[in-house]
Amino acid sequence: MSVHSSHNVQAKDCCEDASSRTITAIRTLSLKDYLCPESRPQFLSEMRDSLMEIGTFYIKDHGVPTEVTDGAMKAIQDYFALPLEEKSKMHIRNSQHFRGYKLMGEEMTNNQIDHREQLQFAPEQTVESSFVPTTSRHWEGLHGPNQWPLDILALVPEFKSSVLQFMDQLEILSQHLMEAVALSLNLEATYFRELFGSSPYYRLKCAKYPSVEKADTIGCGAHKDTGFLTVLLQDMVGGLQGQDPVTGQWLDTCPVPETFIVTMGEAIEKLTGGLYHATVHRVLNNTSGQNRYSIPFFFDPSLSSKIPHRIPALASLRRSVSSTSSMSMSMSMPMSTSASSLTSLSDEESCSEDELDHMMDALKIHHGKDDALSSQDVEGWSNGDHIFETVQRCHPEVFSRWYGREL
Ligand SMILES: O=C(O)CCC(=O)C(=O)O
Ligand SMILES: [Fe+2]
Repeated sequence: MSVHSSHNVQAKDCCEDASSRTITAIRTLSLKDYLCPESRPQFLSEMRDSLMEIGTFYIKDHGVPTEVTDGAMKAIQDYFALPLEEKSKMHIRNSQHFRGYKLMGEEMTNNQIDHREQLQFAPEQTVESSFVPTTSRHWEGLHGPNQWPLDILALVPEFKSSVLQFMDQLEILSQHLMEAVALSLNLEATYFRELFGSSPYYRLKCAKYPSVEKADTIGCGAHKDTGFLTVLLQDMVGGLQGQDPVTGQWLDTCPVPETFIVTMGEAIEKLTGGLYHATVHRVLNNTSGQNRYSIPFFFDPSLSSKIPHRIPALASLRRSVSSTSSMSMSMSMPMSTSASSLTSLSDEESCSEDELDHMMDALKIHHGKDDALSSQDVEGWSNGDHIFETVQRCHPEVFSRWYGREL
């Protein structure tokens, strides 16, 4: 038994005024609106509102071809329908790179056993790296091939190509979304691309939630995802819920055809000083009489990246806007040199003064007046270590087999 890598949550943590708002539904945004210069400001404004309110939205017109999403769903349904003996040929414990299958009951979230089977993939690297467990950094062991047992490929011929195509497409979509997240924060479009490096690290988790007779289990316990961005495909069964961080109310993230659900993880929450929420979410037990399938894609920087504790430009923005407004000057953009990168955004991309004020007010709620960056903030943390820590917590059996001292 192991613990789901995402962080468990005991209770909502909030310090905003709950009386002044209600979120009734999770918004739907269109990637087409982002890609069109005329509608981009409206898209960015709605994205910002969604991420400041709850941290989740649906994305439609996302550009991932229907045959690719259908193909991935069908491939994983066919895989999960195989006899246990076949599925176990790609058990996660076979893989030094933490890829493969986990049986029902092998994972828990928030102190409860999750009622699901799952199958994990990550970027395909056909050649084994020269990783040596005793001398290399642990995270270097995350690079490598996925498992593709020939017996399974014989039974599900489209399995490998469907999964690889889906991951390629979701990487493209995620790059667009991270670019939009940067612009919504009044940062350069390339901010995250530079931070992420040339080979972002992602994980694809395919999950099957079998239907249960009695509603006395949970599909997946309440948690926040630990990384940057999650893009999730779900079938039409339902059961996923996100929590309003202010009121604690659970909102159904109902299935909407031809959309993905986009959720921020804890890394974005930390980087933005709490301005954008990492959504607490859970999956209710499935009593629909049919299996539920979902495929979350966790998109993170390359393992060798160093991530600042907070986005330095956001702190500068806050300082410079505070000082301009306190001096009652009417300038459309801050003038400090540390925020100079902000001034090169085009009109469609930069925030209005109202929007900046709104962001600053929210930042003050989370962090008070102390916005000075420590040297640790700037130096940053190792993304590889962070990801390794979460996958190790999630799959201790893989760690002790491949990374223990006694090899
Ligand atoms: O299956 C779902 O809909 C959500 C799964 C999830 O949140 C996770 O695995 O982190
Ligand atoms: Fe999650």
